[in-house]
Amino acid sequence: MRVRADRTMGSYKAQIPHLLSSPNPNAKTLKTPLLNPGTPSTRRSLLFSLSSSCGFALFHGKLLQSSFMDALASSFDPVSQAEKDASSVVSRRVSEAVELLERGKELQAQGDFPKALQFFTSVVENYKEFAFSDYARVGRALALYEVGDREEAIAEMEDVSISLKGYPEVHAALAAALYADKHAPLLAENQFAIATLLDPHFTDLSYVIETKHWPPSLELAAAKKAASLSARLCQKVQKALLQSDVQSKNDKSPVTVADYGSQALVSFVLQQEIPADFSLVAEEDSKDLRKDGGQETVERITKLVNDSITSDGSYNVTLSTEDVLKAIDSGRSEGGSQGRHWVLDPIDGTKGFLRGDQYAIALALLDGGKVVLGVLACPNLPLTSIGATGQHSPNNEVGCLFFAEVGGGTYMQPLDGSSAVKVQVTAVENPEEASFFESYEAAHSMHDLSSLIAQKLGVKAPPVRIDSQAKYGALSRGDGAIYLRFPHKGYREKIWDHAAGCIVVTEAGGVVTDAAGKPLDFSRGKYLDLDTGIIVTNQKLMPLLFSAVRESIKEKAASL
Ligand SMILES: Nc1ncnc2c1ncn2[C@@H]1O[C@H](COP(=O)(O)OS(=O)(=O)O)[C@@H](OP(=O)(O)O)[C@H]1O
Ligand SMILES: [Mg+2]
Repeated sequence: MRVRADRTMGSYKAQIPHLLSSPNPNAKTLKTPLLNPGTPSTRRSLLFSLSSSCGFALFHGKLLQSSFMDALASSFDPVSQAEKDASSVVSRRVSEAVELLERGKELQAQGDFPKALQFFTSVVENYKEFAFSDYARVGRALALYEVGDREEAIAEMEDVSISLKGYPEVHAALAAALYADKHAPLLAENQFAIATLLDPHFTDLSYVIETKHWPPSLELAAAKKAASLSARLCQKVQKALLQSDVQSKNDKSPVTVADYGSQALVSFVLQQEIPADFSLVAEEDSKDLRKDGGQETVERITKLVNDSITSDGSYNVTLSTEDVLKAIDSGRSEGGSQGRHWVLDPIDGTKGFLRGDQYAIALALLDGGKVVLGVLACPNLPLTSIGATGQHSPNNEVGCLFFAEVGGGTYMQPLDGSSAVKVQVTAVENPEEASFFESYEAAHSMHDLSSLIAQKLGVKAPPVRIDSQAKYGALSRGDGAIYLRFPHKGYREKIWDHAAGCIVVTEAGGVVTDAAGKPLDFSRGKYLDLDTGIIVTNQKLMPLLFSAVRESIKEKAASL
């Protein structure tokens, strides 16, 4: 198990890969007959394997036209009509099953494991006669693992590893599951040895991560679950927002029971799903809640969190008020350049939340100071483009979940759990056609400086002002081309206000830098420590934007 010793077996909890990416060319040839043993292998399977679109055939060394072949076939056809009909039924069923299998693979690659599970299960249950239904069992086993049905997943993997000999991914997945869930390192070692024997690529860690997307999927599934549940909690609170929900922090910014509830819930879900080496850097702590008079609020938060846990149904626990306070306080980590740390803004854009506008639950994972995964739940963001004005038609459905893993692209999924789609930043190259986002609150970003930059670039559209990292999400799917953020002097940017948004945009093909052109550095603890601002756009526009920013900053400084 040398390969994973430094990452998966140490600080990493071993995880299960998206195993159903293309079969490995170096792996041994797999069981090839299309029909499962036991299925009558008659001329029907032979007929099935012949391509009906084949236009030419070799006859006595010469190519014969298909029309001649057809005539020849119709006069000497030894195959009865009944056999032909049976063959076309098989052919149709194979296409159906392959389509379902492909869809399952796609959904699995997108991290939509519950849906992937449905597709794989349908192939396993309804197409047993085909040998390739065994491959659907592999997908099913992995999806089961990802949705948390781990006992059954491992039983299925063990079964498939015997019936589907020569498939290295199954052995590798089983190794990870045996290690992480059964705490059986020796058995895990054996399974991993089989995987590497079948496919030596498995000894190469970068191949395992980049080609087999192993191991990050488990973290992504956990992060999506945590953010989606918190989004639901926040939506509930926003609907019934009462003045008494609003408290005051030392900095006078409003904090709601939803902020605390969201932080407690994310912290709880992550610790349940990925307990090993848990570290969380998050915005809130329980200091104010523990003060005199805080008890009633803590009880309301605890009820909210317990209601969310119950409605999800995966965890059979009820948290006490002390559990909730502890969950909130587990976000006190300082982050840094070593190890892995979750980074959370439980409600980014609190002011937007209180106004009934945009806000986001922003969750990211740092590994060695770099963002490797990000999830942005934006409960009020329309599913379709918010366009140049920030407006959308009132009938538009809202609630978006953006997610990205390093090297894996960015996806957007409705918060109701329907299928995800891959998103890309806009390809606009002409700044005149670009629109730009900035903070809603003038106190958070210098609107006059953005306006000067836009003028220099020739941007025609007015600024789109929305709260929170919903700006990064909207930009990642091409709603606008530029995001400008210039806090007033003295403000220190926090990592939780940018980590998730940053990877969501960069994985969608965008660029995020400070106004000096340097990438954001998430390795220094809670603060980003930049004094210049943050600029975001696509690769093509960045050079133009960068010079407009430099010139505008100089001009503004000179005019003071
Ligand atoms: N003075 C100042 N300058 C710059 N930024 C500040 C400032 N004060 C707060 N914040 C942070 O801004 C977060 C809100 O994000 P946005 O600025 O994008 O949203 S908004 O349009 O201002 O609502 C907001 O996030 P939340 O506190 O989570 O709401 C803050 O982290
Ligand atoms: Mg914030």
